[in-house]
Amino acid sequence: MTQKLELLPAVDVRDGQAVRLVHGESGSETSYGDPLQAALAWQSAGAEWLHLVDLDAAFGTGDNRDRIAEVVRTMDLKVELSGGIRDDASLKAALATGCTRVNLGTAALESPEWVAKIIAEHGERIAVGLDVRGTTLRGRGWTRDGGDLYETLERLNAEGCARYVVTDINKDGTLQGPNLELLKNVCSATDRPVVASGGVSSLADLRAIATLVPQGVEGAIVGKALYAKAFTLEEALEAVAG
Ligand SMILES: O=C(O)c1ccccc1N[C@@H]1O[C@H](COP(=O)(O)O)[C@@H](O)[C@H]1O
Repeated sequence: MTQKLELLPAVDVRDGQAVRLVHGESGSETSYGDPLQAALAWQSAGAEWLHLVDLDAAFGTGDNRDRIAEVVRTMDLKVELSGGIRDDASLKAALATGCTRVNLGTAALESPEWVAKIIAEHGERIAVGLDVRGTTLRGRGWTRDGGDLYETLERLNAEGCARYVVTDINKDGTLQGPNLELLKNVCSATDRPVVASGGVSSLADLRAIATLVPQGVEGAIVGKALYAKAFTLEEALEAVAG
């Protein structure tokens, strides 16, 4: 039987608030209130996963570590945690929240030896976020180029990276539909599961991503569409139930 597509509602935290950005640009925030309330709402609606991002840590404008740890502690679901996990101290703090896995962005581009080491140590608890514009990776809050997507993917595959979270920055927060070509291309370049991120606007978009499950797409992150009430999480879960 074909796996069903996992859905990961997103809670991105900036300055203590749940926000959504457009193209990941600092200053483009729309605020949606208390992150704990947002996470609890997704849990009540049936979410099995939460994609939780410390945006201040990703941008280097501080952190929301205590708030994030409170969200993970309170939730009774699996959490993929990201933003600012770049060294032993931030990794230790992130893993200690009890999250299911962490998602590394900048570190995978700037600290390849450290990332290879922690992949070997922590296996499934480490995913790498491939945040791309075209085929160029972006780090440091998506403000700096970080090399070629497919070269980096080849290196991470060889190091045993368990999973990739692929974000098309040009689509993120825009409700313009996912980049299915990018997802197919990444799936062709790896045998590891891929989580799709960026652009979901409708139930049809989720069904389109779900057609890529046999090629290796395991999940989809849904952000703006849920907050903008384009559909409910219950409807989304039903749409991908198979
Ligand atoms: O999710 C966003 O909108 C976002 C925008 C700008 C920068 C990062 C963003 N999110 C996620 O943060 C991590 C990267 O953090 P770091 O580079 O490891 O500190 C990654 O999961 C991004 O997708």
